Amino acid sequence: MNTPALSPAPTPTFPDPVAEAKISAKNVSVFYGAKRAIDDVSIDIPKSYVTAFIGPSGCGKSTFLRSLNRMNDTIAGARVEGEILLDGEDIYRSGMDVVQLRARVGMVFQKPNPFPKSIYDNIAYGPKIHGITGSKSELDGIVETSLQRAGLWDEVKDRLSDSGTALSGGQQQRLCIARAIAVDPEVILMDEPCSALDPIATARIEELIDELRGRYAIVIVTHSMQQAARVSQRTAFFHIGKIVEYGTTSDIFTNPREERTKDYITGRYG
Ligand SMILES: Nc1ncnc2c1ncn2[C@@H]1O[C@H](COP(=O)(O)OP(=O)(O)OP(=O)(O)O)[C@@H](O)[C@H]1O
Repeated sequence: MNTPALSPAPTPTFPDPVAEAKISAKNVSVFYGAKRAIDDVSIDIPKSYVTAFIGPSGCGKSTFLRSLNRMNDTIAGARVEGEILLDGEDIYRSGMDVVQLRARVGMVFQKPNPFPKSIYDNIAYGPKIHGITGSKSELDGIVETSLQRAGLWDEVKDRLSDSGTALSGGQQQRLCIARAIAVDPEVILMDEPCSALDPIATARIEELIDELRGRYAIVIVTHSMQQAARVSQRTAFFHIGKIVEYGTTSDIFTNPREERTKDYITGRYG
C-alpha cells in the first residue's frame, strides 16, 4: 500500500537527525496486576512528525499510549516500569506534577467526550485551571485561536454558548482537539480519534492532523492502515506487547523488514 500523505510531507530518513526526540521511552513494560501488556519497549518519538501506532487488537497500543502521559495512573492495578523522558525529563520521577504533564501531553480519546458545558467553557476551562489566564479578553483570544486551529471556529463562532454536547460527533471531536490545544501542549496523543466518526468527519480530522503536524508532536493509535499511511510520517508496528518494527511510514508500508509486519499490512492477520 502506498497511499500518499494529505499534503507534501517531509520524507524523513530513518534514523533522521532532524527529527529530534520529544519523547524517549526506554525499556518500558506495563503491567495490569501480574499481566504484562507491554514488554520492554524502547522508542524515540520525534518532535515534528506524526507517529502512528498500528497492530492487531489487544497488542498494547493504547496501553503504551496512555503510559506517555501517565493516564495509566488512573487505572487500578496498572504499573509502569522503565523510563519515559519528555525533553529528557523522566515523567515518572517522584514529584512530577501529573496535572501539568497532562497539559503538556494532551490526549484525545476514541469517543468524543466534551464536558457538558458550553462550547466556550469547554475550551476556557483548561487555561483557567492551569492559571494560564484569568482575563476575559485573553480567554476570548485563546478560545478563538484554539477553535480556529482545530478547524471549528467558523462553524461555532455564533453559538459559543451552546452546549458542546449538542455538536455533531465530528465537531465534538474537533472541540476535544481544540480543548487539548487551548493549554498549549507540546504533544497530542490520539487514541483512535476517528473510530466513532463517519467517513466525512474522519477526513476532516485527518486534514486537521495534517495541519497540526510540525506544531505539536502527534501520536495516533489507529486500526486503519490507510489512515496511518495518510497522516503519519513514522509508524510503529506493535505485536503482543512489543514493537516489532519502527520506521518511516513509507518504509513500513512499502518495504517492511519483518515478516510479521508484512503479514499485518497485507491483511494476513489482525
Ligand atoms: N484496564 C485493564 N485491565 C486489565 N487488562 C487490560 C486493561 N486494559 C487493557 N488490558 C489488556 O492489556 C492488553 C493490551 O490492551 P490495549 O487496549 O492496550 O491493546 P490495543 O492494542 O490498544 O487494543 P485495541 O486495538 O483493541 O484497542 C490486552 O490484553 C488487554 O486485555
